Amino acid sequence: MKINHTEIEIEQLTKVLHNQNVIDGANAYFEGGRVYGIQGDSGSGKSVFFSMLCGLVRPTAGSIRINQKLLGTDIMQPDSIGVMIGRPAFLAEYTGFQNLQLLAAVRQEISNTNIRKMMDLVKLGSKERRRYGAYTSQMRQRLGIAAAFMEQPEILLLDGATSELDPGGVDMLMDLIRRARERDALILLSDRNEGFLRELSDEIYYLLEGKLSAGA
Ligand SMILES: Nc1ncnc2c1ncn2[C@@H]1O[C@H](COP(=O)(O)OP(=O)(O)OP(=O)(O)O)[C@@H](O)[C@H]1O
Repeated sequence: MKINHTEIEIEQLTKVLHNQNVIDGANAYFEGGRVYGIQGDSGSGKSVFFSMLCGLVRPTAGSIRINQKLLGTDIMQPDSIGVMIGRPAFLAEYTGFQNLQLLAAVRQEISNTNIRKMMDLVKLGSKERRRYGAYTSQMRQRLGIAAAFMEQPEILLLDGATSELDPGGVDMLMDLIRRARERDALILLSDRNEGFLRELSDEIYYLLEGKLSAGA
């Protein structure tokens, strides 16, 4: 699928929760074909920041423009996005494949063959008959990754995507991210695995006391 050059413009983005400026006047410009790493201590607001970018949480003030469209006004969520924030959640009684089929039915952009290819890429192809409820935590994480990447979205938000993965799984994820960057996807990462974050990121941003600043 050909995608246009994607851009996200953030101006004076602020989120107040319980009288605390979790995000405090953040400004940034992100574009397709690049990987951005967001670093910050636990509780610094990375998940809140990502949740605002995908339209799940409304900002208290400021704006997010995705391809010049104002999020929350012109569009309620980005048109083409793959997201991992927190633990994956799927239907326990369905197999991994059936869960992906359900998600794919929303946009009807990818075939069962492509879903199977994605299952193979994340090394779940041989477990096709196992229901999600019987998955290990690593398999759950791999299915979450498959769901985020399968439609080749323009934007990928991956918050803690390496958790539960073994080293082979981390390599697999790195490969998927690099391939997404090659097809001009815009990728935002936050991860406790600092090596992973530094190795992949073209630019690093830091979140400290609500302030977002560009790093080296
Ligand atoms: N729904 C909510 N209601 C109230 N406060 C919240 C809510 N979600 C997050 N917070 C608070 O916002 C702050 C930032 O939380 P957030 O989960 O974004 O941090 P994080 O950087 O993603 O942390 P971690 O690395 O541990 O995942 C924390 O003080 C948290 O308690």
